[in-house]
Amino acid sequence: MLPQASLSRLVSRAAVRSLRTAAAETIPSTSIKVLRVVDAVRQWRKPHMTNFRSVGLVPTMGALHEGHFSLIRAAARENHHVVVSIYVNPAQFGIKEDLASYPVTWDADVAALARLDREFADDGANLGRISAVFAPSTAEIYPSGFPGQEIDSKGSFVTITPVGEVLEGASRPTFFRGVATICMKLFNIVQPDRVYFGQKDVQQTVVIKRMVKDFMLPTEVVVCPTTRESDGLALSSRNVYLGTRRRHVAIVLSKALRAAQETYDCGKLDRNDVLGAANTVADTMLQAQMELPPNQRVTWEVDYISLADPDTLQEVDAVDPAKGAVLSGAIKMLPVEEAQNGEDLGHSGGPAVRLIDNIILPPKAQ
Ligand SMILES: Nc1ncnc2c1ncn2[C@@H]1O[C@H](COP(=O)(O)OP(=O)(O)OP(=O)(O)O)[C@@H](O)[C@H]1O
Ligand SMILES: CC(C)(CO)[C@@H](O)C(=O)[O-]
Ligand code: BAL
Repeated sequence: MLPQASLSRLVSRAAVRSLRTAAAETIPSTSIKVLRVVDAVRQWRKPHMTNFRSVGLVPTMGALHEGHFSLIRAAARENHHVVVSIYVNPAQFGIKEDLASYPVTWDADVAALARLDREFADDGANLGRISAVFAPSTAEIYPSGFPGQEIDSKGSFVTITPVGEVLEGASRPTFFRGVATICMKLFNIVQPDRVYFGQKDVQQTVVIKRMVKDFMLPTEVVVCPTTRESDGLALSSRNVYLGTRRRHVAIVLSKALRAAQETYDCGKLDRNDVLGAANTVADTMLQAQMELPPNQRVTWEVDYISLADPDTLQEVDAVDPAKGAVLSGAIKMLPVEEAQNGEDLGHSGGPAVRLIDNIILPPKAQ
């Protein structure tokens, strides 16, 4: 260890303090480091470059659930060290979106990571363990100042077009600019050998793969299957907004996509046939809700149900059996019209919730 005087010549006192603090913080009863500044991550990362220990990064926005855990498990199987980042990135939220109410559950998140790490310690099939959580502040991540959430914000951004402009990008015009920018930063900070993303956010995986390819980033993108509730609903941090009544009906999207998948499995390739099956399910379920009184029913708006090329996410008129396709959708579950006495409306009073889901239609054997 260098004496204080020599250290201070190299870095400022404030930096020394933050490095020391960062180095000292761990999740209680574990060896998982909590790193909050870029320098601390770089310092942690350096020896693993020279001793050829692989690092897997799982980027998250916290409010961890089994979907995140499946990514972390995959990373621990394949890497000596797993880094989980927890950062709610304001730049990917539109100004009218749910940044202010996005669930933040730090204590539960670190407790879950500690549990998961104990599970890894007892399971010889894993190559590694959770070594660190990277939980930066916005000032740390945007060193020249936060550029803002507006469409015309100026700043250092990564944009991946046109693939980031369709589907989710059409409804959330700043979303993929925010995602690609934060992921580029995280990849540059952590320098992971592998990065882990969930198929639940399929367009995000396509955007990140394209970014890695076009910017020659030295990392492998691993996509893990969507984890679902037993009734088919894709796990999502935003499901906490639903409350009991809307939770039961939120399966409409996964049911609609499954109906479309079955149509494809039965040999249909045409867009009207495949998407027709999904739209029939969504329409029939909405009709059934509209027959209920306002204090019982649930309503939603379909943002899109899409059949797209797996590489470009451009809409297709028919599935190319040699390539397959991506079936995806987004619906906005509207707030309940009339709450019942004492009804559980969900986190933050049960605002409108945008849910997404998708199914990959694999190529057909020729
Ligand atoms: N059900 C799931 N199955 C597999 N991966 C998932 C699932 N849900 C989220 N992930 C993945 O976890 C990573 C972090 O996602 P994030 O923290 O935004 O959680 P989220 O549940 O997707 O939240 P949100 O409600 O904001 O969509 C992403 O790569 C995402 O695709
Ligand atoms: C990849 C990500 C962590 C970037 O903020 C986010 O978009 C998410 O959680 O899917
Ligand atoms: N999992 C996607 C993050 C977002 O919707 O902002």
